[in-house]
Amino acid sequence: MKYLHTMVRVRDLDASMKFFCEGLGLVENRRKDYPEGRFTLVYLGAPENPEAEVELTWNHDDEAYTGGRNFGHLAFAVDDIYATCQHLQDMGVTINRPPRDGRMAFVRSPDGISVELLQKGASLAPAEPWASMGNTGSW
Ligand SMILES: C[C@@H](O)C(=O)SC[C@H](NC(=O)CC[C@H](N)C(=O)O)C(=O)NCC(=O)O
Ligand code: NI
Repeated sequence: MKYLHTMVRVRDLDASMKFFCEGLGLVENRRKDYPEGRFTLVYLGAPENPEAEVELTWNHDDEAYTGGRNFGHLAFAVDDIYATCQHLQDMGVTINRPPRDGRMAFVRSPDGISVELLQKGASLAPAEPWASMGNTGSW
């Protein structure tokens, strides 16, 4: 058994590429257009393990995606969680769960896909009950 990818549907491919690549540092491995199916698939990977991919599915005919409560988040380990969150915030991304503990933060993609950021080397134990939500601008 080999893990391949997690697929998320995105409504604005450019905005999602900016978030996942410029914001989080993922790299495009490949993409394929399916004009007959009116969709595009873009496979992104992290530099350290590019084979574990995020598959962005962009349906050319826009639709609102609802439900999916069973989906939790995508998780990435970062070198410096404060610097990563500051970079994302400078790009206009809301830091939904700031890295007050220096260990864990949560942000959301343009489509509301939850993304967990974990400081490399930090404990992966579940976080204590979340501190109040909201982006105070400082942590
Ligand atoms: C190539 C492989 O990695 C795929 O995931 S293709 C799976 C296929 N995707 C699509 O048809 C994309 C367009 C479609 N309108 C959609 O939004 O899924 C597929 O079977 N998708 C169905 C699914 O539930 O994933
Ligand atoms: Ni797939």
